[in-house]
Amino acid sequence: MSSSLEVPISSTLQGGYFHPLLRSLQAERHLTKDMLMYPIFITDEPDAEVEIKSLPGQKRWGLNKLSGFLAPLVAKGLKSVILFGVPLHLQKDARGSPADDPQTPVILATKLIRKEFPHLVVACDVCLCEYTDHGHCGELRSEDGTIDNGRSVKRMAEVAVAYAKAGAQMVAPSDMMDGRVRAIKQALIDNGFGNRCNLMSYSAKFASSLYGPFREAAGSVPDFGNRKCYQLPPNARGLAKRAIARDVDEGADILMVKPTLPYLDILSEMRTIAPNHPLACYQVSGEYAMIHAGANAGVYELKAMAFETVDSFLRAGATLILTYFTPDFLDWLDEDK
Ligand SMILES: NCc1[nH]cc(CCC(=O)O)c1CC(=O)O
Ligand SMILES: [Zn+2]
Ligand SMILES: [Zn+2]
Repeated sequence: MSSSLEVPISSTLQGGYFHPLLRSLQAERHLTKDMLMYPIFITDEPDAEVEIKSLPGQKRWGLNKLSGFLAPLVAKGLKSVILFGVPLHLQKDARGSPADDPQTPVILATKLIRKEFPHLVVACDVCLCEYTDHGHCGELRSEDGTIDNGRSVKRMAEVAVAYAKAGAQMVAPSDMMDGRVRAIKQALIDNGFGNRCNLMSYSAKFASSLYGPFREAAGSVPDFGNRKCYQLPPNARGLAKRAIARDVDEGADILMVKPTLPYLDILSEMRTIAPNHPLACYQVSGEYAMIHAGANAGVYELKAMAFETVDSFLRAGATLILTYFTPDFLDWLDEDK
């Protein structure tokens, strides 16, 4: 007999999660170490270990410092990295020649990591902006400075194959040129990498204000103009859905949304458009900087906030999370929450 002061059975909710274990069981999925991919900046100054001011705790790494940096992370359970090149000495030009120069930091780093950490998955970001003298993500038409999509796509495929040859098990085009996924996938197959190199597409990459610290870190601020002609407008839900569907059709193995927190609706819709693909999200440089800034201002505790964001990614459907918090999560996941 229930007294009138008791809650009816149909209204009982919080009665079921009074214990930490019972609260934890409310989640469909929890963050695990294998979901984390760590973005790393590699420079062509071999001994570099240079703090990036706007990305607290992150550095540009030279080749000679890489093993010492990665070894403890691998020991803690790091499973994958994505490499970005920061050429300070290689000569940049209009076609982004240093992107696939045999001496480019990303190629040298890929070879080194594959040799020294055979269980680590190495992804290479594929784009030209870090390597062109004009700082745009593709090649430009000499007449008017607009993007030459055809030439850019060919170039992207060349660069992707060079990274696969160096040992990259994943290439991730972030340039946003039309048709690049099909061109890269075909080039990988034609060069014998069809079953040795995965293609993760930055499918829904928005023209965001949150890339600032990355551009400082990578030295990839465009000389003139901006990236609005090839990155998605923030309000373009339909275009984002079409871009995702197109990349599925063109043969992408993994689909990505970037940035993440302001675009969780797109991530969630991606699950509907592509119910059978792994879904990645990139918690970008500005998101990372923002979380640090808020914590420093006393708005919240860093670790709790970082977990709260990642839990939202998991709820929305992410299966792979690119984040600068990866080293922190490797520690935090070993602690009691
Ligand atoms: N194609 C360049 C590229 N690849 C990854 C990022 C952003 C990553 C970050 O902000 O952490 C960018 C920046 C941009 O498009 O300007
Ligand atoms: Zn780019
Ligand atoms: Zn990129």
